Amino acid sequence: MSGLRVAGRVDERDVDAELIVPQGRVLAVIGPNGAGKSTMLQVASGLLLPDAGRVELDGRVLTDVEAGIQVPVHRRRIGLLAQSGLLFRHLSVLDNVAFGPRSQGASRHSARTTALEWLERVGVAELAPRPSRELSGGQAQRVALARTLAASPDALLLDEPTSALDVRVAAGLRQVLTEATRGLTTILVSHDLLDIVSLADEVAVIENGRVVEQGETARVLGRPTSSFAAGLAGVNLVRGRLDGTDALIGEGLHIHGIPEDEPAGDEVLAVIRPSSIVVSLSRPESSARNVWQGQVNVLEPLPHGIRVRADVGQLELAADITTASAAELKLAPGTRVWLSVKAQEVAISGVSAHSAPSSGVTASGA
Ligand SMILES: Nc1ncnc2c1ncn2[C@@H]1O[C@H](COP(=O)(O)OP(=O)(O)OP(=O)(O)O)[C@@H](O)[C@H]1O
Repeated sequence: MSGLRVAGRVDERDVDAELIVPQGRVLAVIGPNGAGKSTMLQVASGLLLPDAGRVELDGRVLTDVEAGIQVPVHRRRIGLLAQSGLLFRHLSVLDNVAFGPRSQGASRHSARTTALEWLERVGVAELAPRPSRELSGGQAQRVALARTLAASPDALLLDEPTSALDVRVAAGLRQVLTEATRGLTTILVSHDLLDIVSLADEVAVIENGRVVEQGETARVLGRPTSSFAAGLAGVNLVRGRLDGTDALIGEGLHIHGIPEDEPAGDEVLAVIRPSSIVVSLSRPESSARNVWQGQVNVLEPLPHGIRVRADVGQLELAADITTASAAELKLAPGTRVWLSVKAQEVAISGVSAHSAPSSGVTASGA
């Protein structure tokens, strides 16, 4: 196959997952802490031999446990950039980046030329003569990226590449990464929504060592079927049974929505954006088909408003309102409220084979 396939079972860590990245695409792997994301990167890079599994890159078998194959890390042609890329502190920036081509047999001159080209591409050519121990975090991360790419890997693994950097520096690196990953088969592990939306073509969600959801980035974040993806995307995800064209939740609570596809089974998911829910103190006289009575559970500040988390039956729904409406409504935990949302604002979809949302009903959050 063309691209990267990483299948691994690591019993001690209760991880058993398979990631497939088509050639030239970027797959983001997301999931809660301890879910197994780094473990899968370790299996891909050859740092960890799984109990069972196989790693294949563009048709080359890099790991095959049954056949006793484990190609060593430096021969896999897979580049790894971690949270804070480690550099050789005693070498200059240029020599750090020239290290890869040099160890692949390039002459000193040609390795340095390649290194300089990469430093230019990541925007830090002027740092070439500097000792690498003098770099700031953001500079060091760009140099580490140049070093990884100068070894001309066939695939790239990015492990939380921007998480150690402050917001502005992270934004600059993200831009460089967008360029660098174009056309390069890449797995990105990140908790950062901006990394994911700007870099990833597809997203896989790992929970408890298993892939529970995978698909195009826009689909996974727009219509998530796992609690984790819903939480990351900041939407309400409600699981129920199909009743006509609506979702039926628990004790007779109907959610009227628009079915997105032909649900295969009875089980469906409704996705509701917090900003599409209207909060009022008395029953609204709108034409919205979903009108529920609830009670404010907690209020959270947002950059441009307030997120109201309210209990509706056994659900907790998040609704985002402006600061002005919050002041007008004088909401507090315990306030009885009405929540309303138009059916057109509710996407109802079937539960696919890859989705196993946790038994709860709602996941939401910034
Ligand atoms: N070196 C190790 N030895 C044994 N168990 C480990 C080791 N590293 C991780 N684990 C365990 O394996 C499981 C998966 O961990 P992993 O680091 O892959 O998760 P993760 O999704 O990358 O988490 P995070 O987002 O916190 O980095 C966890 O239960 C973890 O405690």
